[in-house]
Amino acid sequence: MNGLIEHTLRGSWTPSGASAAPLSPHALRWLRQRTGLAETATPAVPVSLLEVAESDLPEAARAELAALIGEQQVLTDPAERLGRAGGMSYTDLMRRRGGSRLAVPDAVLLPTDPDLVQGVLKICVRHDIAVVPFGGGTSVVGGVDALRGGKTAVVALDLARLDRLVSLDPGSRIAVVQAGMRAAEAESLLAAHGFTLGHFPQSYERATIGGFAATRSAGQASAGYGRFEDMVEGVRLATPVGEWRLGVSPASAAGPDLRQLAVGSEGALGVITEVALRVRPAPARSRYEAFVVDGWQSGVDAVRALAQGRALADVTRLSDVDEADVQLELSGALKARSLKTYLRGRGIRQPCLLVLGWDAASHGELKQRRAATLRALRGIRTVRLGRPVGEAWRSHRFSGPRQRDALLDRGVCVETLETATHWTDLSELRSAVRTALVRNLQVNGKSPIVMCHISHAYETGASLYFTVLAARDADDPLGQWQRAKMAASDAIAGRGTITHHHAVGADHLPWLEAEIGDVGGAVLAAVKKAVDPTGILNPGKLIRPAR
Ligand SMILES: Cc1cc2nc3c(=O)[nH]c(=O)nc-3n(C[C@H](O)[C@H](O)[C@H](O)COP(=O)(O)OP(=O)(O)OC[C@H]3O[C@@H](n4cnc5c(N)ncnc54)[C@H](O)[C@@H]3O)c2cc1C
Repeated sequence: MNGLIEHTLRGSWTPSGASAAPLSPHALRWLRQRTGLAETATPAVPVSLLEVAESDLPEAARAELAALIGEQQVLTDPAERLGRAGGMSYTDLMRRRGGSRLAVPDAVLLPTDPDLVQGVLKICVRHDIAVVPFGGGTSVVGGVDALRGGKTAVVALDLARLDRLVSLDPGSRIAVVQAGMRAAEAESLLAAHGFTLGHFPQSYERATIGGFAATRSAGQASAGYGRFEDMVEGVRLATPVGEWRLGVSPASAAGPDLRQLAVGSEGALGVITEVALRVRPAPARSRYEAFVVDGWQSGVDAVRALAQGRALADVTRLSDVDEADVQLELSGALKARSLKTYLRGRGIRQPCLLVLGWDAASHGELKQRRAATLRALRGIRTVRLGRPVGEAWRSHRFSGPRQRDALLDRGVCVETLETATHWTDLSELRSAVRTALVRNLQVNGKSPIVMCHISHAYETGASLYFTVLAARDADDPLGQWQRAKMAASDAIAGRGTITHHHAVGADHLPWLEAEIGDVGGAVLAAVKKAVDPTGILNPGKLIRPAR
């Protein structure tokens, strides 16, 4: 059982907020000097001080919903509704810090089984109520914004109570899991049976299996275990026109793979209630190591060599010089200084960090795989930092969101965006996005820090993941980021994907057709019409309203 997440505390990643990963005095000084950050504290606003309009849920609908799923599973009090108002992007968090009004759902529904989800949709169709499927609420693209889309009211359909392991077939290596189960919970249940899913996004502690499927998520070990869509054997979906079950065999030639319509459907085509997952034996051994390469292009060449030589480690992550620098400076002045001196001594001018992590069934397999990776890197000059740095990366790999809380409290504009493109265009696209971000995030003539890493690599190309740290524009914090995001998205459109793994949501919708074409947009709209004729499901996300 998940135990419900305390959504009422969603101004920060954990209830302890900024104190979960406080910034050291050195890190703060360094940030001020680099970005022009002012010496202000901007702590989170208690939810009790945020304004919430009365619920518009019609009483007749509320009574029917309560009769179906239980009085306790229909929540209309402001704290619960606020807790499901939006996701976890910088914009969402700033709104929760009083930056502007939040779109708050009129009620939160917590059905406890898939048939009840189907029943909820029926009632919502009848009363013309918009339904926003809500998993862990970690969307960073406006995927769970409570948009009403012209309907009478809008409810957050929180899947937290669909949290069971339905079945496990060790012979076929398939686990059927209810959609609301959180990743960490799924991993520990699977581990008890000797299996792993191998899906470790940075949002691992909060995000859910249904959310991963709905967004085509990619975890940090995607090079070894694949993206989430590779892990989906089947899905069970509640739609306004009836239940839809997909995936009866490992592969099929029965027309297009309709499972892939459910995967990535972002709550706009149905509510995923169960996912049949392809699981793997839990690794008996694993090893993480770090290397330094000199300069971004050299790092790109290294990762490409690994991808094209089929020698990728399960975790393969290249940080550019800015990201490597920030990681060092935030971890302490002494460490930063001595490592930089050491690397200079080894002739490294532009240190970029390459973290490699392998999982294996035995010591022998681990040795073999590591040797294959290192062989493929032979033509590239690397300096080995060894296991302590690699293992330190692994042990802090979920701490980014905690650090973000501390940065937000100190007045930093901190946000991420991502894309992917082919190897030949990768460095040019990185420069274009960097330029757009730097230009649009300057405050008082001081440039932001724009960092980039590759964490998902393929034979034909790789992802680019940007993180920015800028002094917050106190007069227009939301506008500051929105302008930068728009400029970066314009730079990406037509040259790479608008999103490699964060999904489309509301935020990327204006750029979707540049990627999938008008015909693609029309196909999505037609599928929506077929499964959701009155358009109650997650309005304003993924699919444009009919024009
Ligand atoms: C700090 C941080 C780090 C992140 N790191 C990563 C990362 O490494 N990799 C990555 O891929 N993403 C990452 N994300 C983005 C986010 O975690 C993913 O998109 C994740 O898949 C969302 O899961 P969730 O359960 O929180 O879904 P939610 O945020 O609740 O929902 C996301 C979308 O899916 C829909 N949805 C949710 N559940 C269902 C369901 N059962 N049926 C139908 N639709 C549903 C929602 O309506 C919404 O459109 C990160 C986000 C944050 C805040």
